[in-house]
Amino acid sequence: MIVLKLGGSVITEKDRAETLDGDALERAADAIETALADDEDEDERLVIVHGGGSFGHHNASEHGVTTTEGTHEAGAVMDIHGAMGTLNRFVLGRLHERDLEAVPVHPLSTASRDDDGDLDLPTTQVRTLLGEGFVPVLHGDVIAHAGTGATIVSGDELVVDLARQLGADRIGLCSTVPGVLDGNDEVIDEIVAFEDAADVLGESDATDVTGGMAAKVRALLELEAEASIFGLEGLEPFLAGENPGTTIE
Ligand SMILES: Nc1ncnc2c1ncn2[C@@H]1O[C@H](COP(=O)(O)OP(=O)(O)OP(=O)(O)O)[C@@H](O)[C@H]1O
Ligand SMILES: C=C(C)CCOP(=O)(O)O
Repeated sequence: MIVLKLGGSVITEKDRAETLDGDALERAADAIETALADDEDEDERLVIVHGGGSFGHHNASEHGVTTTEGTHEAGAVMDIHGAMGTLNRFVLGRLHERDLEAVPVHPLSTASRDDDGDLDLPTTQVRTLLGEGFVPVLHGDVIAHAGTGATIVSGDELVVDLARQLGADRIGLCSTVPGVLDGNDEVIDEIVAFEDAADVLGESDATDVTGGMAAKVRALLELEAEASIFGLEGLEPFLAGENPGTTIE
């Protein structure tokens, strides 16, 4: 089973509000189509999660909503969730054009945080969809948060939680960079401890309320299974079983 995140930074123009990177999304959809077409036994199970990029982070930032700072305004929730829903329809549309049986799972309707901020993400529907041959497509979203109103859940958090609950064999984060970069902009092949890369790990260059690369690495290190962070050129190799970019273990 594979859990794959399509980073918002790769499928959107992250610096321009609500702007899709249509070419990048087409390339990602092509790679996914190829991988599933090569799966002759049709037994590969794939869950896709996408991030926000310029759909969601800008809205969240305007309303002052982060993973810990919440809102009690329905208008803010609708605005952030609406932007993510728009991007989700673009992603689904590109997958449907390739005859992939992709269906949305919206975290706002299923997930929540307790008053410690811990995520509760029900997965029965994801498991059932997978068992029936669908490709569930989740996305970073705004969700109920006990005592805080509603806060952001990042696609990265969803990936980590899904991977743990579903026992994923492979976890891939496709982003706008070819991997985690060192001080000379070279890809770091392997990270086994946060300290290995702490000096070079930063936030996102663009508007991002969920923590950029540092948060990604920290979250992936908590997983038992190994995970890969790679760019668009790494997506097809990753889906074919290779380890492009940076491996986090
Ligand atoms: N050492 C590093 N190596 C690579 N990227 C880094 C590093 N430090 C900070 N970054 C930033 O992290 C960004 C990737 O994180 P970001 O959260 O924007 O990606 P994403 O998950 O693809 O997008 P989104 O969060 O919108 O879904 C890069 O574009 C870069 O700006
Ligand atoms: C609603 C938002 C901002 C989604 C955030 O998801 P991410 O891009 O994976 O961090």
